[in-house]
Amino acid sequence: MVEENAPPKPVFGVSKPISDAMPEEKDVAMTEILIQSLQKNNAYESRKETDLRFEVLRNVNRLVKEWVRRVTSAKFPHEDLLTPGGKLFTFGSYRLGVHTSGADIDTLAVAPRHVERSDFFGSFYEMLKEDPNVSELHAVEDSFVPLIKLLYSGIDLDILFARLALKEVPDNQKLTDDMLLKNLDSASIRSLNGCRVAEQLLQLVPSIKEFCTTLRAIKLWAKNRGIYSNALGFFGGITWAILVARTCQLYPNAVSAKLVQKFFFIFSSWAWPSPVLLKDMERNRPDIPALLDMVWDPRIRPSDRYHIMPILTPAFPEQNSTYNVSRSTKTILMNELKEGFEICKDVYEGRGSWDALFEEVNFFTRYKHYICLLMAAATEEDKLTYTGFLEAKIRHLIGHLDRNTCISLSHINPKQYKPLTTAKFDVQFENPVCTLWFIGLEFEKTAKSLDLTAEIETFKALLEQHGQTAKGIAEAQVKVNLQYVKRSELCHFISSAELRRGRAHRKPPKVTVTRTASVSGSGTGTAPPTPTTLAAPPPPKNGTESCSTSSSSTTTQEVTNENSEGFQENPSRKRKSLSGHDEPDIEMEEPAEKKATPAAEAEAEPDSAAKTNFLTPEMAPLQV
Ligand SMILES: Nc1ncnc2c1ncn2[C@@H]1O[C@H](COP(=O)(O)OP(=O)(O)OP(=O)(O)O)[C@@H](O)[C@H]1O
Ligand SMILES: [Mg+2]
Ligand SMILES: [Mg+2]
Repeated sequence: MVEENAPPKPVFGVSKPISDAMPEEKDVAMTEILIQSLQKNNAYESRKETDLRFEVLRNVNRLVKEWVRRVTSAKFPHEDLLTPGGKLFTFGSYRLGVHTSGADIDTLAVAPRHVERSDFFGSFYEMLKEDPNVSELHAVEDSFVPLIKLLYSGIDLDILFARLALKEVPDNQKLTDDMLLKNLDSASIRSLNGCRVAEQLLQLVPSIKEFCTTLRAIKLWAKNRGIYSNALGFFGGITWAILVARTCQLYPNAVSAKLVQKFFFIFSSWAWPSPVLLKDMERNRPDIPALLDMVWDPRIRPSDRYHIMPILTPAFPEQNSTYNVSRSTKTILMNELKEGFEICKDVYEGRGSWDALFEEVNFFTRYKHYICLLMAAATEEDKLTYTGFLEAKIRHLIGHLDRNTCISLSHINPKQYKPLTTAKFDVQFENPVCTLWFIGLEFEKTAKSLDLTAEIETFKALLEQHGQTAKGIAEAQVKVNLQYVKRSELCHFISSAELRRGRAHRKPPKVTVTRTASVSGSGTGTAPPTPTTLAAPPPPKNGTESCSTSSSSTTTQEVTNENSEGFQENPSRKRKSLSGHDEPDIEMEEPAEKKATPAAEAEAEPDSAAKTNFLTPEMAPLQV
């Protein structure tokens, strides 16, 4: 009798798992405690909010169908197109089941071929405008992925649009087939991408339940560390999701507590710029050659070689989700990942709790020097129109600051603040609607004084230039104002409650990222900085120092480096890192699997060139 063979276990990802060990009792118990900590930290929404979201989606789906029906009968009054359909899909954190209270719902309105994008921004927009449940409605027509943003019954909603090359879009329409992309306009392809990526992600993880809990934990941690924003050069929701999915693939049987720990282990030692992939990239697509141009490929597209932490979306055409990452944001991300790993080690060894991982870190304890960016809009509507535009440009300012050789780090805080007063800014409107951002600055030890006028003026010129061509931006009455502020003067700008939130930052061992060879001079127009020998004072316990009563910031952006940055550095003992480069000595876990199994080799260089056979020496991106 032939013995029936058990079906082979599916392999998730581009390499074998590092460990397929089943969870131990301790891991299960730690996961329970992790979930309790997530609940305590409001990582889950209430039942009431879940029901409201459901209702909102039902209503908007109905609106989409009604709109498609109206457009159809207007365009074909005599034809018997009875079922043009139309459907609302969800994607992003809502689709993955990891959204928190207050998060947006990302949706995609899919219509048949006779419904144009101009109808979406025309008649559909008008329908929304007339709906009494809709507020804060605004179209973002000119962005890379055009969309309509609104609140529906108070729920934040993004609606994208895709026009399929089909006569009808029935209720059971799927978006997974690559051939659907053929003959579509590029905005529709980009808009479909979010849904296709979400579907793929859920297919590519061994356990959706463990993936979701782990991702919730990582997102909460990232938000409270101020490193959650794609637009500002950190990672957005999709990037964190891909990284967590990769961890799940490498430990397919692990439960969430273990996965959180492994997440930090893997990505704090990743051999960047090797790309993170969830599946093999499709190399030969003769059927849709035009789309191959959209696939991330540093061999073909020189600009892809500048991506310093490539993390690729898993649906064709695969794209890098982190093209905004800069030298500064990479340093900040890596420092946080390393600190996260240390905290997880403490939690697992009984020296700390999960709450320590999720604790908010007070941004204003990180630096002594700041640039304060004020956006003053004449009306709420101008503010809504301009905020996204401005936020997408801030990374250019960070880029200019990064290129200044006197600045070792420029750190944009993703959080937006309401200013206490606008007296210190040249605002020009009566009752302006104001938003503040802060950029923390760390200077090179050798820097003595520097003038940031050039960087600030270049940034303002860029806003001016790009604002002229972006729809709705030129008409918006908005004033942008930047100035240098010392930590001791922050109290003049934001409330003391904001200044005291969270715990004080603990300075990590220094990680340096080498500058690219192509970076040009700083353009600051000052003499080369001379060394300073001032000793660093200890960090404040919590919040910031007491507020200085001296006259506040200058308008010339003249900065003096009293002592580079307020904190004592740890002695940086060097050792060889897993990626073969010299890196500061942080204690790395020696995984049990590493000693015993051949799969452990994979851990030494996760997703490395050898394994994925993707980055050969000839095509390796420029080392940065
Ligand atoms: N840089 C990007 N590259 C590729 N896709 C992106 C990028 N930014 C956003 N997206 C797509 O848009 C979706 C929604 O983005 P969004 O910023 O709302 O994040 P999210 O994953 O929904 O998390 P959040 O809970 O913060 O809303 C992402 O899940 C992704 O599919
Ligand atoms: Mg979202
Ligand atoms: Mg969104």
